[in-house]
Formats: sequence, structure tokens, C-alpha cells
Amino acid sequence: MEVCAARAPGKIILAGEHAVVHGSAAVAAAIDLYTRCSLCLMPLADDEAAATLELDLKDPGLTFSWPCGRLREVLLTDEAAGAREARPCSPDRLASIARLLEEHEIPEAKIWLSAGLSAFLFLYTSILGCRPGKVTVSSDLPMGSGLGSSAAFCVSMSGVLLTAAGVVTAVGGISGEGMEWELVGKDDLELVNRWAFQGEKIIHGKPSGIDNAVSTFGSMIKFKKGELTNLKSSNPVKMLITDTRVGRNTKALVAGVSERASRHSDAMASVFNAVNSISEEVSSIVELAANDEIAITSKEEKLAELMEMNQGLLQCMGVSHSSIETVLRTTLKFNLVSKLTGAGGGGCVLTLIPTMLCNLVLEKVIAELESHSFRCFKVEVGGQGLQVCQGGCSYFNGDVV
Ligand SMILES: Nc1ncnc2c1ncn2[C@@H]1O[C@H](COP(=O)(O)OP(=O)(O)O)[C@@H](O)[C@H]1O
Ligand SMILES: C[C@@](O)(CCOP(=O)(O)O)CC(=O)O
Ligand SMILES: [Mg+2]
Repeated sequence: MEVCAARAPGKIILAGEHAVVHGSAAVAAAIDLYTRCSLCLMPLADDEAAATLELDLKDPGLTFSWPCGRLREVLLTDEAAGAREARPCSPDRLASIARLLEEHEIPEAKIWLSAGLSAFLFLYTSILGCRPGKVTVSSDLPMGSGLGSSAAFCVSMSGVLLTAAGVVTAVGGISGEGMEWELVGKDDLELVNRWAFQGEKIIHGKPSGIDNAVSTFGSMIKFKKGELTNLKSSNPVKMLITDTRVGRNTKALVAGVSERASRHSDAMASVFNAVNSISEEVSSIVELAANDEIAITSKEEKLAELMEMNQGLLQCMGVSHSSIETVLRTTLKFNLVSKLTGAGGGGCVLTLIPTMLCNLVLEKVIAELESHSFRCFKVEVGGQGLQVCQGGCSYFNGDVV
């Protein structure tokens, strides 16, 4: 029984969501909330008929299982076609995967899971073929809230599958959560990122690639047309995240913005262009070294103004929501600036926390936000991306794997 695991972080987008899909720059950073996947590969058993692929999703609390023979029959594949290069999921393969999912009763209230399940079946069978195994997934991230749970799911899944395939190897240790997590080399990260992008395409329709990139490589990045620049920030950017708990779906919101762009192409091109300038400015400001109180305050004031401008443009794109507006009004009472993060339409909002803000005020802001039934998170921004654990990781989320 071979066991390995991987974890990948969620993200915040400081500037540029949606516009990044249309070629503008955006700035994003990894946060210290993770999705973890563990994989237990079963030996190729003598009892062919009993061999299954199992998926245990801890957060929705659902498990799925497919007989390997049925996977082979429907997907017309046995061996993985090679994990060393990422391939897109063809429409025929996606239709076959949909047939496999129809054989499961997914509760109507959790039907949004089917996109994630399709991405799982695509990644697993493409990378490992129809081998028997058990995959367990657990996450700190709220799903469908703008913190990149879909990307963290695809990155951690690709990471664990490629590690099991022997294509990705760990290069060095860091520890956390009682596990020996290890980092992965640059070329291997590139490969994981390409596979995860193919998974994101199944979930998002037309992803820019920023979410899987920041989840894979970590840190704070500027991203434009698939090009990634690492941003070196000497002063930590402190953000409060508020989850409005209003559910939404990135794929539908991205499609809505594209439809608006096709109805008003000139106006929307100007909006995307303005967002591009904002992201460029945000990326220069985060890299500015500020050595004293005045410099830090001026840096934060500029960031706040740019966030406010970006939020206005997101409203132009049609992706704000009354719950987001409530967060904006609430934080403004304390002179704090907020903007939505991710696809909007509900989901999460970022509030810039100035270095000089006293804790007492921050606690008051949080209390007032939570009185609206929102949930607040204080997160560390700009940490590590994908990490893996090869063999030896015998415990995972309380389960012996
Ligand atoms: N831990 C998980 N387990 C199963 N599916 C997941 C998980 N995390 C994300 N997903 C999939 O990703 C979808 C959410 O992605 P999306 O709408 O892009 O929102 P976000 O990425 O902002 O959380 C879910 O509906 C589900 O299909
Ligand atoms: C709206 C978008 O810019 C980010 C979506 O992020 P999330 O899935 O809402 O976490 C889409 C994309 O860049 O692919
Ligand atoms: Mg997503």
C-alpha cells in the first residue's frame, strides 16, 4: 500500500479579478488556509472485480466509489496516457465522466460538487489510469467563496497524483500540522500547475490561471496573460477576510462578465484597461520598502485607494452583491476600505488592516461584521504553495491512510 499526501493553499486577489480573464494584470497572494489530499494506492489485486477507486470528501461529508472495471468501460482507457505532460479534457471524455457521475446520487443541495468530481475523475484517470486507490480530501477553505478552493483542490490533487506516479519528487522538509511536508522543485511545480489548470477549466469554464498559479507557487504574484512575476514585499500586507456566506459559482459569474463585455465591448475594454493600471500600481506599491511609520502609512493609503477604485470597477462588471455592499458600509464606519475578492456575487470580501490599527478596533469591526452572520478570518498572506508528503505519512485528518 503506497501512501502520499499533498496540501495547497487558497488565495486572495488584491486587484484584478475578472479583468485578468480578459488579459489585464492581477495581483494575488497565497493564504494559510489549505486543502489537503491523501492517496492510498491499492496493490493491483488478484480479485479484479473488487478493485475500486474511492473518493472521501470530508467537508461535504460524502464518499464516492467507482469499480475500476466500470471506469475502464466508460472512459475506454486503462493505462494513463503519460503524466509528464498535461492534456486537456476532451468534450467526449467530459461527457463520459458525466455518465459516471449520473450513476451516483448526489444530493440536490450539493449538486455544485459535480464540477469538482468531474475534475477529480479527469485528473486521477489521466495521471494514474484506472488503478484502485482511495483519495481523501479535507479543506480549511469555504467552498465557492472566492478564496480559490477549486484551485487548491486541483493543485493538491494534481500534486498527490503526480507524486504517486513518481513524476514529482519532494526536495526538502518543512513541518506543519504534525506532518513532514516537503517542498517541490520548480520544474515539478510547473507540471503540477499545468495539470491543475486543466482541472480548473472543468470547474471554471474559462479560468485565467491565476488561482492555480498562486496555489502552486505560493507567495504574492502579479499575473498577466499566463505570465507570473513574484512580488517581494518587505512589509506584510494585513487583510481581514469576511465570508458573507452567500453562495455563488465562479463559472456563472465569469460567463456573466464575458456576456457584458460582448454587449458593451468598448466600455468594458476601458474598464479592463483601468483595472490593469490599478493592478500594475498595486504590484509596485507592495514591493516598495517602507522603513518608517510615515512611509508605511502612505503605502497603505495608496493601497486602500486602489482597492476602493477596483471595487467600483467590479460593480461596473456586475459582480458585486448586497451582502458585499453591507461589508463595505460596515467597514467604512471604521474608516477601513474593502473590496470583494475572487469572483464576487457574494463570497468573500477583503478589508485592508492598517499596521497602526489597534486590536480593540479590529475586534469591534469583526464583532459588527459577525453580527450580520458573516464569518471573519485573520490570515497570513504570501506563504508557501504546494507541499507534499511522500510515504511515511501514516495519519491524515484523523484517518489512518
Ligand atoms: N474540498 C473540496 N472537495 C470537493 N470539491 C471541491 C473542494 N473544493 C472545491 N471544490 C469544487 O470547487 C467548486 C468551487 O469552486 P469555485 O466556484 O471556483 O469557488 P472558489 O474557487 O472560490 O471556492 C465546488 O463547487 C466544488 O465543485
Ligand atoms: C474571477 C476570477 O478572476 C477569479 C475566481 O476566483 P474564485 O474561483 O472565485 O476563487 C476568475 C479567474 O481568474 O479565473
Ligand atoms: Mg475557483
